[in-house]
Amino acid sequence: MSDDSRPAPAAATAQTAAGARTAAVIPAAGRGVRLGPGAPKALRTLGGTPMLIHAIRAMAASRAVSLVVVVAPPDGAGEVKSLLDAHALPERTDFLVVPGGESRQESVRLGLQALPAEYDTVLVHDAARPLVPVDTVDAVIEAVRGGAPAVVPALPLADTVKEVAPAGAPGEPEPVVATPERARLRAVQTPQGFERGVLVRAHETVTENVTDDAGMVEQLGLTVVAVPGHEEAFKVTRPLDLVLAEAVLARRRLNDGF
Ligand SMILES: Nc1ccn([C@@H]2O[C@H](COP(=O)(O)OP(=O)(O)OP(=O)(O)O)[C@@H](O)[C@H]2O)c(=O)n1
Ligand SMILES: C[C@](O)(CO)[C@H](O)COP(=O)(O)O
Repeated sequence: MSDDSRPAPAAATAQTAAGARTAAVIPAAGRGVRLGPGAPKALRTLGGTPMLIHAIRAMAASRAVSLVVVVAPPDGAGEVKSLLDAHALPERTDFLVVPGGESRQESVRLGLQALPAEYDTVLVHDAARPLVPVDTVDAVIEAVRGGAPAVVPALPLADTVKEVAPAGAPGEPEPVVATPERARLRAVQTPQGFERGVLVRAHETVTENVTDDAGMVEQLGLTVVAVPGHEEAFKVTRPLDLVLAEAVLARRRLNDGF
């Protein structure tokens, strides 16, 4: 049975509060340099299906998400639209495709600009995190609906982290300058969830490059809260991540009887 003849993912538990509408913006315009040569990362396949389609299905699996905005590679919006047409996606979800920019930050901003006015809660989710479970998506949405302006899914770290100073010369060892207390550190994932107005303000205000959207909200002086992330929400960044993602997907298919 081909992947695309399977039904859309099971319905999620988050209930849509009266009048509240949630959209997910998926930045998918990156090249995937760290993954190695090939097609743009979001278009590379996992279990025979483009990573982007997995990520879209993961967002649309939440019953609270009624719109997904895909931010395509700058010259690839047509290809992404064709991809969406060619794959089974939930009918209750609307989709928009817009061209992205030079950085993740710019791509997210372009996605936000395309959002219709009625959406008051926004998720931002990397196309490169194709396997995030729906319970994680719903936990983020519920925390935003519960009053948090910005929410990140996050996990404790397994490794001890060191802060280093630059090496004296290329190839020389880097001096370690600090060991932050590991119990207080978290590895942050996506989807990150926001009150729409807060995220828009962050993108209008912060000009330097920041690696995640919640970091921009922190710069506004607003509180960001963390909810439990999930180990299967890892980001496909390097070749080994792709091996792990294929293994997770194969195990899911075995468990689901496909
Ligand atoms: N100009 C960019 C750069 C990144 N992204 C998206 O941001 C997410 C997280 O970025 P990352 O994993 O770093 O992807 P790449 O930038 O593609 O990876 P690399 O740095 O290895 O090239 C990905 O879904 C990626 O497509 C984007 O929309 N626009
Ligand atoms: C947003 C993010 O996935 C949170 O961990 C991460 O910061 C993206 O970083 P990247 O270097 O652009 O992959």
